[in-house]
Parts: sequence; C-alpha cells; structure tokens
Amino acid sequence: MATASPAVDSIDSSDVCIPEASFGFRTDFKEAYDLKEQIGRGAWSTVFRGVEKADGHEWAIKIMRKVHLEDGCQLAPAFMQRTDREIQVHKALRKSLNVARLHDVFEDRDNVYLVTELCRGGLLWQRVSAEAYSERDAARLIKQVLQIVAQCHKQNIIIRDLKPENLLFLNDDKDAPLKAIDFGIAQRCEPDQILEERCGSPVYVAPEILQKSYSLPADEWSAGMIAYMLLTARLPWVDNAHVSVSHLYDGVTEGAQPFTRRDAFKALMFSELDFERPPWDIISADGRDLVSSLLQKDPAKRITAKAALKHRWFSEAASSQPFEGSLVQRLQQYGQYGRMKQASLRKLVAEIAHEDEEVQHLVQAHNKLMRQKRGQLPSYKDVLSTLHDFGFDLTEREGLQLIEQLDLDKSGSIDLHEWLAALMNWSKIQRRPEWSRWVASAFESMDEDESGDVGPSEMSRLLQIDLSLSGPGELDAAMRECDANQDGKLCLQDFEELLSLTDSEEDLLLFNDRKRDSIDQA
Ligand SMILES: Nc1ncnc2c1ncn2[C@@H]1O[C@H](COP(=O)(O)OP(=O)(O)OP(=O)(O)O)[C@@H](O)[C@H]1O
Repeated sequence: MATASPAVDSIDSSDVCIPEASFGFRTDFKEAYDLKEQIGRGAWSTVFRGVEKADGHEWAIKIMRKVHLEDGCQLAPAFMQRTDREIQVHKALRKSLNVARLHDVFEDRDNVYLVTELCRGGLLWQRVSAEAYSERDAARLIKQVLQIVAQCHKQNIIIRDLKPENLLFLNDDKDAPLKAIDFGIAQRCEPDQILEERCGSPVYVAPEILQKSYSLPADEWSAGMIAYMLLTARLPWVDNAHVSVSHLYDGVTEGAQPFTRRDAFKALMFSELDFERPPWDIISADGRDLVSSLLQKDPAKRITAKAALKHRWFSEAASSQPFEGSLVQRLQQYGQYGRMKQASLRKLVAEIAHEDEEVQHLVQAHNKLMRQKRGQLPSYKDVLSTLHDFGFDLTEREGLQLIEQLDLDKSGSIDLHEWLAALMNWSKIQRRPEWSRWVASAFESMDEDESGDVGPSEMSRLLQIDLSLSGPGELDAAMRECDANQDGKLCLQDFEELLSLTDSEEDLLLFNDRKRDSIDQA
C-alpha cells in the first residue's frame, strides 16, 4: 500500500534509503531556479511561479510530492506511473503551441519539479463566466480544444481528463491562445484498444467510461461537453438545464441545491441532452450539428476530433491556406518527428532541392532572409521576425520553441537544408515517382563505409552527436526511433519506413495556425 507524503517527513533522514534521483532527472533545481509565489494547487501538486536564474525567464513550477511505499524507500508505482505519463505526453506533443510546454524536469528526495510554460491568462472558465462570448469566440476556443484532442489521438494518446480546469490562457490578451496542462492520467491507447479503468471528472466524463469500456472517442465526448457549455453557459441535460456554469463553479446560489458528483453521473446515464431551449434558438445550425456530433452517446458514431476540425462551422479556417499562412502549423507538425527523422529529412533535402521546382518558393524565402542579413545565414531571431512580418501571433518563447528545432547542427543559424526539411510539403513530394531513388541515394550518402548499413558512428555524424561528450544515451534514443529489428544499425528498409510520412496537408488543421485574421485569432 502507498502512504501519503507526510509519512516521508517522519523518516529520519540520517538512515533513510531514499535516493535523491529515483527517476534519473537533474537534482540541482534549487541552483537553477528561484521559487516565487504559489499560483495553483491540484490534487497531486502545488504550482508556483519560478524564475530561471540563468536568464530571468519566468516559468510555472509544478511540484509533485513523491509518494513512497511503506518501506519508505521505493516510490509508489502509481506515483511513478503518473509522473512518467505526464512527462511522456509532454514529450510527444513537444512543439505543439496548444500545450503549456515542458521546459525541464528535476527531482530531489521529496519532490519532482516540472518546469512548464507560465500561463498568466487564467483558467478557461474564469474568463468565460466573466465575459460575454459570441458564437464565433466560442468556435475559436472549441477549435483549440479539438486540436489538443486530435494531436493526442494522432499519437495514440488518450487524455481521459479533458476539462476546463486543465485549459489556461497564455496571457491576458483578448485573443490569447489556450494551453492544455496536466496530462497525469493520459495514457497510450491504440485505436482499437479498449480500456476499463474508471477515471476522469464528473460532468466531463464520457458515458462509456462509467461503463468501463472505452477508447479514444471518450475525449471527444469531453470536448463536446466543453463546447456545449462554452456556447450555452449551462449544463446540457434536460433535467439540469437550469444549472448554470457559474452555479457549478462558484458554488450554490441562494435557494438552489448543490450539483453533486452523483447528480452528474445520474444525468449522464439517464437524462437526455437538450438542444432546444435557449440559447440554441440563436446558435447556428452548424454549431448545433458539431456539438451534437461530439455528444453522440454511441462512441462508434461520435465524430473524431480530426473530422470535427474540418466541420463547416470552422469552414473559414478549414479552407486551404496559402503556403505562407501555414508556416506555423508546418513547424509544429515537423516538431512531432523525432530527431532521427528530422535529420534524415535534411539529408533527403540535399537529394531533392536542386531537382524539385516546387520548393523554389521556399528557397527564395530563405534567399530573402540571407539578403537581409547581407549574405549571412539567418539566426533564430531573424526567422522569428519573418514569422511576425507574415502576421503570425507568437510570443518570442513560442517562436523560439518552434525555430530552434530546425537548427539540426546547433550552429545558431538556419541553413537552407534545415529550412527546407521543416517546411517542404513532404506528403506531396513522397508521391513523386523519384521518391524511392531519392531515399536510396540519401541512404547511400549516409553509408560512408559502403557496408550496406548505417552504424553508430555514421549515425552520430548525421545527428551531430559528439559521443565523447554525450555518451551513448543520446544515440540509443535516436536509434530506438528507427531501428525496427534492434540490431543497432540502420538498413535501407528501416530508413524507408522512417521516412514514410503519413501526414497529409489536411493534417495541418490539427495545429493552431496563429494567423491573426483567421478563426484561431479572430
Ligand atoms: N503552466 C501553468 N501556468 C499557470 N498556472 C498553472 C500551470 N500549471 C498549473 N497551474 C495552476 O496550478 C493548478 C494545478 O495544476 P495541475 O492541474 O497541473 O495539478 P494536478 O495536481 O495535476 O491537478 P489535478 O487535481 O487536476 O490532478 C492549475 O489548476 C492552475 O491553476
């Protein structure tokens, strides 16, 4: 049985067997950050504002008290699992602008410290109850919630706890982006996998979770509940349509009964959803259609988040973007690829760049950046100011989060091949008849000793990993990405598989475009 954290305090630190680093994270948190005031609290953690000593940047520091087994030495498996899951999901979504980015992780004997992007704009709900929201405003927010779901599902991750309390605004701007926090009960789930563990939060939990037989669509239900409540500011069930969001969140108004967990479960199982009463009379048919498709009781008939993002209600944003309009989406999509895939795409670019006419507009854009720099390669900040000039609404940190990944050789600037690897329309290029030839020729150029395989030293050169500095860990992690038969070498077939990209142009809709004039930033 696991004991709660106070038991840890009672252990005499002179004779304990508690290691400082049970996970292997860095242990010098106090040297690297100053803790400031508390900004939040959850069931598992306390969250503070923190300042990184090296550059003064502010972050949210989520401190999770370690839970040990009764022997006081080993960590409770549930704690390890929760921590591990939260970090894995952050890693999977690492460049997404829809998530409060995980910057660093530390631990000591008592705590794990997650350093994440600081969201200063408050909870989704606080703002929604305080301000009048038009249908269009609601659509802008719902689209971002669906993007979070679609990005997770693309990576076979089920969130299981999608709720307004886990959605924060980045800043106080009227059109501030929403960021998801807290993936503590998310887990891997293959599309045909059925999960049984009951979890989630009353009001937002899907009916099939209560029946202990669910899969990825449970998240779409929760997104549907958030969408319904954003549009109507009340509960969706016929029997509880009088319960407003402020009643639910700010407590009981005079004379009214509290809405309990039990009430929520009863309504979910037995009550009908209401799409008749106001304000449904003034909400568009498209809005109603989307919300009712998300709140479809049968998960097999429920619309997926990916399909929902193409719904007519978002049609303005769903129309195909000119290339420049999709740059920020492309950078986030590229950020989903592992380091090995990114480095391999860069290698492939060398084969294609001089042959393919369609990449010429990208080459020209890079040339323009070079001209502005009087022939020098553009720095991260130059690329960021180009994105700003194109009208993208990104903070400096968000921009750098996307741009630094392009710099595969860590030179501090972005060369043409790094630029092209991230921004080319790979799904289109992959359909070209020359594709296999290009891939084979890129592989040949990596196989420097012509052995037919790419071994560890060739791989470390490709990835610009200095083995004498990093040790084998970094290389092993990259190998795991592509070496299907685990023989420590990359063969042509591994390389072909690594480069077979399943993203289509439509998949760009999964990411926030950050264009000021689109529905994302309307
Ligand atoms: N990145 C952030 N920026 C600003 N505030 C944050 C951030 N992350 C968390 N918080 C604040 O801390 C609170 C608790 O965070 P979080 O939900 O991650 O903790 P938890 O212990 O996992 O909670 P839960 O009870 O939902 O499991 C949030 O509701 C929010 O108010």
